[in-house]
Amino acid sequence: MDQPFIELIDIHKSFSGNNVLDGVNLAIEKGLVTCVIGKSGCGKSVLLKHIIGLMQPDSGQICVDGMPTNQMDKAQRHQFHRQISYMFQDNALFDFLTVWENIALPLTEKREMPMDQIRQRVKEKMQMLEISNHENKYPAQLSGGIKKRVALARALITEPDAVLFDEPTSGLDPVRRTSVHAMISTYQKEFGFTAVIVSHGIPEIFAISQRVAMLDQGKIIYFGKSEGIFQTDNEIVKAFISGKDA
Ligand SMILES: Nc1ncnc2c1ncn2[C@@H]1O[C@H](COP(=O)(O)OP(=O)(O)OP(=O)(O)O)[C@@H](O)[C@H]1O
Repeated sequence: MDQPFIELIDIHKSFSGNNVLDGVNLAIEKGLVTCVIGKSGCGKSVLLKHIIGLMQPDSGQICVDGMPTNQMDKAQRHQFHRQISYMFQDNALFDFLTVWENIALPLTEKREMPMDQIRQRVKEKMQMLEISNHENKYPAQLSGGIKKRVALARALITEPDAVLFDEPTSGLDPVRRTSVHAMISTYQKEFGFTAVIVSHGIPEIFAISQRVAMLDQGKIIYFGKSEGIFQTDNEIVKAFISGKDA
């Protein structure tokens, strides 16, 4: 394997004696889609929050292109976090902002890009995701599926190298789930960003992922090509993916 883009090495994290991550090792390869599966409450969101820097490990290291984040200076860390976007489980759209304002927010809050360029980028992303006719609406006026597209447009607006998705299809019916997966897959191929997707959508998530990692009892107990997971001998993984122990 080439140098991973993001590597988690022996990550430990506990909350008041609850060992959520208990020696996690995981290599995220550039340009691929890696999905993270595991039982509810096993620590998948905590793992994503470590990658994006919203949480710090008790011990262990996170490396980006081989460089440990705890050895980066402020500017390097800032640069790394600018390369990554995060799409939250609940979309995290601001109710008091319009669709346009929500999508533009990561650019307008930094005040680094001229307004006409921001307008152009937002227009492109809205066209791409077919939400242009919703630009002046507020989140409360949108269906669940459109909200997901707005959240995806916002995650893509900075044209990031990596996008982390925390259950991007939660709360959607099976038809909309498939369409959000297809949308992520289409844009991932088009832009080539590295994707990490936490999902309960088994087995459909495997169709858009090249790698699968399963977290259990604080450790990655399976990591490999998604097509290989059905051949695993690991009884915990087998029971989980067959829905016997979800
Ligand atoms: N900030 C926090 N403080 C204390 N405990 C936390 C915190 N964040 C997460 N936890 C605990 O860590 C554990 C893992 O939570 P996490 O949200 O990562 O699970 P998950 O695998 O994403 O679950 P789900 O699939 O249900 O979304 C839970 O027991 C949760 O209560």
